[in-house]
Amino acid sequence: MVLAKDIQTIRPFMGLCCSCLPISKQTATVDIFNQNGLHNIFDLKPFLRDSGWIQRRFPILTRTFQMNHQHHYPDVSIAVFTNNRVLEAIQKTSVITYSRNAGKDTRAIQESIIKGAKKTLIKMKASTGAWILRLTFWFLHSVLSLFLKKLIVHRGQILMLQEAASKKIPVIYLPLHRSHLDYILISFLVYNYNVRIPYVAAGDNLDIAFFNKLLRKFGGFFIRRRLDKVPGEKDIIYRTLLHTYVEELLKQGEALEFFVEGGRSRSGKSTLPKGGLLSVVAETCVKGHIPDAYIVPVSISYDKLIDGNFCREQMGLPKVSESFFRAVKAIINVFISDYGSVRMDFAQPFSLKEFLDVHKRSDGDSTCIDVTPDSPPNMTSSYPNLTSAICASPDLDRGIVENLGKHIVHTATQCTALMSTHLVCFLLLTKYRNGANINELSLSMKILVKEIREHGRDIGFSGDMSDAIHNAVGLLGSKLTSVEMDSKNQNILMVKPNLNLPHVFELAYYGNNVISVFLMESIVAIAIVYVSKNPKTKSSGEIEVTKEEIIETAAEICNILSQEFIFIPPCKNLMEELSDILEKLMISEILYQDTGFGEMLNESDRNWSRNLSAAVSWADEDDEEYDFGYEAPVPQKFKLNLTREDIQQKMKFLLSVLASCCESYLTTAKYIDVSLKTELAEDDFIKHLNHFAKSQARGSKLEYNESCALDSLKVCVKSFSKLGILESYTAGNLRILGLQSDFDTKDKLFHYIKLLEAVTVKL
Ligand SMILES: O=P(O)(O)OC[C@H](O)CO
Repeated sequence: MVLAKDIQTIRPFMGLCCSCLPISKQTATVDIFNQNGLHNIFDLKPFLRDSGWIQRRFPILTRTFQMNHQHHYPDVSIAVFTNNRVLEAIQKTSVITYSRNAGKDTRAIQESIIKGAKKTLIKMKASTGAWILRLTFWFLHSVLSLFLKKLIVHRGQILMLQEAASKKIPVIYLPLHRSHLDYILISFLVYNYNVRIPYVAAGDNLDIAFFNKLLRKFGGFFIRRRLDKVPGEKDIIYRTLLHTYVEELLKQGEALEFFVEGGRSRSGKSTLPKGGLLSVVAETCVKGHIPDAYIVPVSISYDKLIDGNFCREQMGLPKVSESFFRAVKAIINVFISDYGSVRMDFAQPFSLKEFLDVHKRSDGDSTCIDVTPDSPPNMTSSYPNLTSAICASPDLDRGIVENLGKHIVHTATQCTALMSTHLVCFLLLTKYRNGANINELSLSMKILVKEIREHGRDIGFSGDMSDAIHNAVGLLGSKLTSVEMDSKNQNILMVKPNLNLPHVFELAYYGNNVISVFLMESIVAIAIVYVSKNPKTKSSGEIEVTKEEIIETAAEICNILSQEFIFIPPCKNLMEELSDILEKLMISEILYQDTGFGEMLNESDRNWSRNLSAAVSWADEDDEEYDFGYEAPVPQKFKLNLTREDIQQKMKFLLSVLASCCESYLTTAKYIDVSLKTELAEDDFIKHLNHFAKSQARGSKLEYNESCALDSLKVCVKSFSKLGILESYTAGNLRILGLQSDFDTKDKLFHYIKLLEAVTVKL
């Protein structure tokens, strides 16, 4: 491990297993840390060293034929169709259909149901084979290398992946979903390293001419965005087919890939996981159909999104559906634009069995998954929450699957490499909203990179900072940033962000990737400012506070934002983590003890007081009789130290990390207070809220225009429901929303408003 520590100072090794999985963690050997270099997949020179002239003229073709894939990809249709669960579902559906069409021929009904089920399976399943894979690999290599500069992976991570894939158990790839390109990149990459490609669950919105064939040949199978065709009526056959198809693939030892977050992130932040297919995988393991599976969280970082931006949707306009012509148009567009590089990070594979064992022991109060056929349909999400939908094992805890999902998303988020566009947008939105000259920006970027690495996170670019900034600004384009001469110094370039709607949403999309690095510190910083603010003068740092007050407030903020972020892996204790963060912040003297002499404790004072408290500590005394006179220690009081410029800057920075996010919550809270008088459809309420927030932005009444993004506001509404401010219920196909009728709802709302305002306070 000494080696790993040395390397840590150069390039952090991201994605190692959590300490809750000690057996899986052991598989990271020194060899893996030795393989620290990055590899660009498009760089074929290493493979062509011993090749002849003709082979070097056609490098991609040569590489394609060098591959020696011996993997066989089975067709599991017959196993699915003869599975008892599927036969029972057909029988059950026939009975229901017959009871609705009394008098009709039973046999004819059953035959038509069987025919329909076969058609559904054919439409769903992937169809791949050795030769077609080779051809698809050649095609993708040729096309991807035309519009991407580099596709970078970490050799150590690939080594861990190859090791896991060599075992005879399924590998489950779980990437964060950022782009439609995610679907093929993982298969393309693992094929490149001679690893079995996964079967990939794709939404049926991508089942469009030509592209569906390409996806199927590369292991894609299509699942409905909504499991049931008729809302409120469970399509038993479809659910059973999907469940059994996945189960049979796993039984055959096939690799699987799906997106635990559901759709692509619209904000650049990770979203909370859906149980869905994860519960099927977990159940297959719990039931003993497979001995184990390797879980591999994956993160793909794009310099620039290939699918365009989500500005239209963030403005409240409906999503334009995918179609063949739109896809062709997008591809033509791709060839005339620059998309920079892509970095892929694979976290250390961990054993599903180990996770289930460890968490079964520690998670006593989990409840069983509801598999009753009458459980209400999930109306708010366009993604099926399959935990209750297709999983049928009472042996499986809902809590464990939820924890597994959160663990995966947290790990994948923490192993996301940050690209130059992410850092530039983050700095422009947090520190330089009025613009910055290249020198300032380069310096800030250098400091930011150092901090990111100190937090154990890697960056996805190299070289000089000002080159990286030029590259990022070029990729972002003139709609997002403007470059002009600095009015004070005509020799220096100034970069300014476009903060107008809707472009600011795209800037925020890239910038939001950085939030996860500073998230916990930012929460604690907000708590410090809130508790140390004098309500009369409203200025910060005047009140003496205790560590306990800060931690409790920080925990409350985490609760408010619990639908927004996964703060810690579910195996960790939030209070302990917050307290560690506070201790770290205190090392940089953000808080001080007012000695009454207007001085802060210096290092020797602190050592002295530490020694003194250790000397008088009764904790080590053997004699229990002393405990009779024991009095709980009086909590120490601290003040926020804003006299030092560097501390002020640090606090400002930490507050700015979550400022736009908190403004979304603030706007929502104020709108609920003013406008929610009667019950109304949730969709309508969100539409009105988005309209209100946009008008506030246009009237320059918002500090952060990006806070009015539709996606952010939707999460806020969800959060206020969870917090007990709003209540919602389903009526027919509609989700109805209203204010909770409790007597203290308004008081709670005002309390949240005050708390959220802490981030906008002037230091
Ligand atoms: O982000 P969405 O909602 O367009 O869905 C993306 C999924 O990849 C569709 O399968």
